Amino acid sequence: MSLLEVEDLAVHFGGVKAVDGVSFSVEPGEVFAIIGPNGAGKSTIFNLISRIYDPTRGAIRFDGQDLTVLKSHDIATLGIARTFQNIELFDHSTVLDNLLMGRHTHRTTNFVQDILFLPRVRREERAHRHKVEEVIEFLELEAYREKMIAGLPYGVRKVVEIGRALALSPRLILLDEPASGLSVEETQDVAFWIEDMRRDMGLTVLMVEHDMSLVTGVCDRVLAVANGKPLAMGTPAEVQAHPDVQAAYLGTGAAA
Ligand SMILES: Nc1ncnc2c1ncn2[C@@H]1O[C@H](COP(=O)(O)OP(=O)(O)OP(=O)(O)O)[C@@H](O)[C@H]1O
Repeated sequence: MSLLEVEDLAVHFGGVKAVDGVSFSVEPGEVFAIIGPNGAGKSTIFNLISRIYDPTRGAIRFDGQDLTVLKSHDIATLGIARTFQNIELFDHSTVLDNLLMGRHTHRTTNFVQDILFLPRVRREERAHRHKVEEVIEFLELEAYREKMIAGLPYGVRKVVEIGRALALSPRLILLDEPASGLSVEETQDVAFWIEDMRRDMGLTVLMVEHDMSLVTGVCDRVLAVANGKPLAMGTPAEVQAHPDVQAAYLGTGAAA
């Protein structure tokens, strides 16, 4: 069974058909990308999956479960984590604290237990810190552990955002333009981490990305969209060579 199934998904904002009849499925362990020109509806698809928007029509299933009846915080509990195009971190907290906040859906203790710092709270706290330390090591963030987000270079903040999503121990990670604003070397690191997420963590990855070197390098399959509608789906090479995709990008050069 596919891990994520999206069927005839649509959302209309007044007269704007931001997403209009999009279907795709993502298999367990797959790295899948959605590409398309600016305004194509890519981030809106992410916002529909993470339940920020209600679809006008269509189905979204994760591991067979209907997501459209759930609230946005239930999505994280089910094992779906995401990053945002405009990094959303707590600027005046440290890297460590931001990653620990990523663990919030796994907290089982209540406020009173926390105040009393009962043995169960201490045990749980140790487990959360252990997971976060794993993420810090995985993303090579050791040097930044105690640094405030606000003072960090853009590239490092982007990595911390991936870390916060990984700290949730998800099964599916949604990466919204992980390479945007990064140097060639930083993009190369992101490619290695995506490979490792799949291989070492058994993660399934769905990403929106403009950088075709990253898409071609790490993705098994790609869906191209334009004006909210699906254009082509297949391997990165098949999709890039598709005449409708080339026409949609004409003038932008982005998929060439
Ligand atoms: N909340 C909203 N209300 C009204 N229109 C919206 C809303 N969200 C998105 N749209 C519109 O839907 C269309 C798709 O936007 P979306 O941000 O999904 O595109 P995108 O493919 O992610 O673009 P980019 O690559 O520039 O990030 C755009 O025309 C946008 O203006």
